[in-house]
Amino acid sequence: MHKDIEKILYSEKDIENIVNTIAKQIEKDYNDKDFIMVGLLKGSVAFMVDLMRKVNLDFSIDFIVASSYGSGTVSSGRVNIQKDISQSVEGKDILIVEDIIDSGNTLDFITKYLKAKKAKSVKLCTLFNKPDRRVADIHIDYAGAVIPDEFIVGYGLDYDEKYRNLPYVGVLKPSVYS
Ligand SMILES: O=P(O)(O)OC[C@H]1O[C@H](OP(=O)(O)OP(=O)(O)O)[C@H](O)[C@@H]1O
Ligand code: HPA
Repeated sequence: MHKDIEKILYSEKDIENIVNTIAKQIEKDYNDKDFIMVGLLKGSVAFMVDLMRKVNLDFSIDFIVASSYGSGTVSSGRVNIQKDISQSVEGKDILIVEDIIDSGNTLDFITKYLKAKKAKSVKLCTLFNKPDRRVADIHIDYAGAVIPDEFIVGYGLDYDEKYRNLPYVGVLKPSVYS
């Protein structure tokens, strides 16, 4: 275990099981659809790579790079798109893939943004859901695990751009923040 991690919440195996369950649901719902799976980077990098390989359908992938956290653990409420999707979404079914929904500000902004670009449908898939901190009123279509009000890192999730490469998800020791 990494020296800065206090406890592991989800092991590699736990995450694999969640990804498999979500992939099956997506296969069922998108069976007859020509859709784009859009990963919100950077946090969704690990989840997107694992999920897309488990969904046995024909679809294209794309990415949006967005951020709202800077170096802290509280949403700034301002979402910056640093890299936009590389294709037109007009008339397309979009499945957004996210690592975590916390305040909901990021997904609220991105969903409205894609709908304004005339996407046919926009659904949300997240590995982790932290409902205790929700500010924006958003509907989640596929959610992996509900987590308590703790700041988590690993499997793509960062604190100050670190720990994204950990294969598990855990919480940091309090000393890391001071
Ligand atoms: O529901 P919210 O409060 O908006 O939080 C969720 C967002 O915060 C994180 O991204 P961040 O802005 O840290 O950028 P990152 O993806 O590069 O880590 C995470 O990856 C989500 O995109
Ligand atoms: O708990 C979290 N961890 C990492 N990034 C995040 N962005 C929103 N919530 C979190």
